Amino acid sequence: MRPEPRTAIATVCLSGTLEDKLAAAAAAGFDGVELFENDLIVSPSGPAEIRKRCDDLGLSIDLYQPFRDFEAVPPPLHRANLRRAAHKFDVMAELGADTVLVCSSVSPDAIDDDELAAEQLHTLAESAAERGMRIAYEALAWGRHVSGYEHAWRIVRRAAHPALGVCLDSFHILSKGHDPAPIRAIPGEKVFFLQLADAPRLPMDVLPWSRHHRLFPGQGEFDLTAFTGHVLATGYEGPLSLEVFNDVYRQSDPRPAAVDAMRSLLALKESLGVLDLPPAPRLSGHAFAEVVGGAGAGTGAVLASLGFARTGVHRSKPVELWEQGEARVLVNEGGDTGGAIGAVALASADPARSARRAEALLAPVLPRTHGPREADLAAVAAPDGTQLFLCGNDEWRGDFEPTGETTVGTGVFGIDHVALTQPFDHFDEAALFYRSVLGLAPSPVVEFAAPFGLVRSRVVTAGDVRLTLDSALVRRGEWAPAVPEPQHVAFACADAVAAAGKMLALGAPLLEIPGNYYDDLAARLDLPAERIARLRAHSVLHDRDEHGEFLHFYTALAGARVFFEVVQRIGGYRGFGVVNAPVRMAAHRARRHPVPPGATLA
Ligand SMILES: O=C(O)c1ccc(O)c(O)c1
Ligand SMILES: [Mg+2]
Repeated sequence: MRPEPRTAIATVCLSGTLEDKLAAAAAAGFDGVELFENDLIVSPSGPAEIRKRCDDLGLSIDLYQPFRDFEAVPPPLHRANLRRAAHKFDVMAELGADTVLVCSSVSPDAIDDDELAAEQLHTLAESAAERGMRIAYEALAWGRHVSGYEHAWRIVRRAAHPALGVCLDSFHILSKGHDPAPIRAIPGEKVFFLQLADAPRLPMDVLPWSRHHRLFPGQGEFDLTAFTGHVLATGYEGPLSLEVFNDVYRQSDPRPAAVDAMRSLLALKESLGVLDLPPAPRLSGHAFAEVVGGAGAGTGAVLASLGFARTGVHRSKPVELWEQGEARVLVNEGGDTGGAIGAVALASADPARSARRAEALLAPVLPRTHGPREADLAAVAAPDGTQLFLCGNDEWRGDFEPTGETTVGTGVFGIDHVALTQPFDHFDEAALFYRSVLGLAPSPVVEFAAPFGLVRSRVVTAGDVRLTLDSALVRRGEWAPAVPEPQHVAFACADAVAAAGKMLALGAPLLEIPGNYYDDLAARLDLPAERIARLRAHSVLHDRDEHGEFLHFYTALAGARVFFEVVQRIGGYRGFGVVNAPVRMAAHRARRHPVPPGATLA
């Protein structure tokens, strides 16, 4: 195995003052930082004090940046630029930083002349070398004349100075669709710095894309493993350094953000084969979902009306076990959520290894209070606070005193998926968390228009484990419902229309779907009229993909933030009926705030 590279993070990735950022980076285990000039300028501490602070925290200052608009300018401007640089070198000397990033010029004063650019960079490198410093030249994707790394490398080669090398930034290279493979032809000692950022593929201008939408590796759509592999193949021995300009992270608590950032590098190193982590064990399904604070909200009664039996009561806690087939829901009276999904338990082929991997990837391990007879389940906190239990199939059952209660049931045979509505600020973090920690594969991100705003949606799956992560893009004003979008547990059945009929007979509070929906369905799809009539009569929704069909229906809220869904997958359908989510949201709203006929909305 190759040596494990050092890690660094640019201060621009994190929110707060420089002091906040350094503390967060150190606490998350980074070896060094890229110090952004603006963070230095606003700090009450002088460069020497910042150096001391970094020393105390065990952080090196691996890069000072950015130095802009230097190369290929007329002589008077060149002289002024060298004077400007001399001041920066003074600051760097005090900081103990030996490498400065010079990004390609965006200035209208710059001339399209590689010879001149090389000559001026040579002069700059010479004055850096006199101070024992180095220049890392980076092609900004929107540079005026230099916007590709191969061009930057040609200039660096032409300048031929030992104190001049390139800075490779994955965003600038991959956002332009440039092939990263030729990086391998650059000698490793001429790669002075490596900056890593992922991003979603967005059809927009590179500059705003870069300044707002960069993500940590593994959160976006770039192949950072291949990219970084090319760079390491050169013999590059510097740090893997994160440089992520992102609107959410700029406003988030820097401490968990730095942990999230570090998790992205741990996962990247694993994928590069330079770090060994306990491999993610196979997950075979949902062992149970737990609704917390649901007793007063009548969660148990709703489950009873869906054909579930209360099969057990916990030996030491106010928790009931409700079951039908392999679908298991714990209803926990504790907590003050008024009913929300507090925990999801996933059946792991090796729960202890799942827990070791989670810990190695910095997932917060939760303390478990358990009595003498209670199973010691490994639990970690997901980014939104949901507890994730990693368990074998049955060891947790011993915690419950069997009640002997049974029902004939309604055809539910298991949990199909759990919908964990995400706070928007945790959306990208969550996908990386589930992928790296649990080995779940994220689907592409889709967006749909819902009554109270646009919703971004993605699914993470492995075998029969399916979690959907939906998130409202922005939350503004007083109009949208004050409660966060509710979460839900979706149960699998083999005949949705039959199940709905049985559940209605048991008094289940199923959500009524408006007639407009079925009229539209008839217009959109070539379904037999009597089939649509049956769906309409039972308020069952319909979707199809290239693999099959999907029938599903919902309950009203069964707690402040939770409801249930029943789904039938036909012929290998892979989706989740996202197209119907807006109908469901409006129907939930109508149920909570019925508008009498003839009344106007207040
Ligand atoms: O957005 C910028 O200006 C900017 C500055 C420095 C960098 O290293 C970079 O990648 C982008
Ligand atoms: Mg950069």
